[in-house]
Amino acid sequence: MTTISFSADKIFDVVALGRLCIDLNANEFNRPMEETMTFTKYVGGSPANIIIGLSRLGLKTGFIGKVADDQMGRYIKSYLEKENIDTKNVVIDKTGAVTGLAFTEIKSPEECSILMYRDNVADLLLEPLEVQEDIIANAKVLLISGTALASSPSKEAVFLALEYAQLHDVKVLFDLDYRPYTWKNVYETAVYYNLAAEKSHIIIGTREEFNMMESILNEKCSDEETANKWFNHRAEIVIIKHGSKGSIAYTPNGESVRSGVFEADVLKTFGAGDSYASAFLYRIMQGGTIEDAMKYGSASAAIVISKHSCSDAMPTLDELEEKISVGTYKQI
Ligand SMILES: Nc1ncnc2c1ncn2[C@@H]1O[C@H](COP(=O)(O)OP(=O)(O)O)[C@@H](O)[C@H]1O
Ligand SMILES: O=C(O)C[C@@H](O)[C@H](O)C(=O)COP(=O)(O)O
Repeated sequence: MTTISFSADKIFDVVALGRLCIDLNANEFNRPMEETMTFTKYVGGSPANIIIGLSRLGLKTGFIGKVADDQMGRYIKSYLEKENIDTKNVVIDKTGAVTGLAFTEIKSPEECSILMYRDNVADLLLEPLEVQEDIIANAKVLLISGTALASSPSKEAVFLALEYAQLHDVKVLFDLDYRPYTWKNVYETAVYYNLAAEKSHIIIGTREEFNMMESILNEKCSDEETANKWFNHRAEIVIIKHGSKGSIAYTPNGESVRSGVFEADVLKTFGAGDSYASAFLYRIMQGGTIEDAMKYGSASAAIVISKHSCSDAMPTLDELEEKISVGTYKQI
């Protein structure tokens, strides 16, 4: 029964670094974007969604990022504050950069896509010197997302944050969060992803995301082979997600745990990964076993995919535990 240990006596449980954006989710379902006329605005961006989920579950959280100096940037910052997330390291851009937008298309519960507007976005302008070492030093976990590696100076800011994490005994969770349109080519992407994964303790991604990381050496790895590569570095848990077929977690001692999924009344599929990551991390930080934490992650995902938003739909602990006790969990 594997558990994972975290430093005690830190001010923050989890600090996330990366993009803070706006989701514009289609109000009209089961139709293509061309025919969608209205959208509802939410705070979005994978690390933002995950940290909101963690804060709702009661953890002490903070964010390291950069927002546009406009109405959208102010909306994002005040939403984080309302959710009890520390924003003292959320920097306001002064170059005229804009807020990234993600329009979502809900063609059917199984057929969802995202149309992203990410030219000159503020989140990718976070400078290394803007990352406050003391925030990371005072956290048990640093959460990073792959999209922040897509360009400079944000990429260097992530790697400096990883150095601070190593220096101050902070565990790193790397959510791969691969968004192809943010990147120039797969070689650049895979090189930086692999460098960040070497410095991470918990790595979570879909099979497709790991395939991207392996593609430059023409590797075709099984889930187990994929996971084993990272145990030569710092990894203590590697999770490979398979959508509605659940996920598999691996540990360095050769243990593997396959999770089931909770039955869900699916409205849209996006948000599954972010809610899964937040509830998984919450439970593992409470001393739960991997199996237990995967159940929490799966339950949170089932809740969020049945609702309209990602961030705003993140469950409280009561809602999550209710789902775990009354929901139907299908072992796969
Ligand atoms: N259709 C579904 N029904 C129930 N649970 C789901 C469904 N799709 C995804 N999930 C849950 O969400 C988790 C993450 O989903 P996945 O699609 O693999 O991630 P991502 O959103 O990052 O692509 C899965 O491991 C599973 O627990
Ligand atoms: O990450 C984004 O910028 C968009 C998200 O806010 C979004 O809604 C989404 O795609 C969630 O991703 P997932 O949890 O990996 O499905």
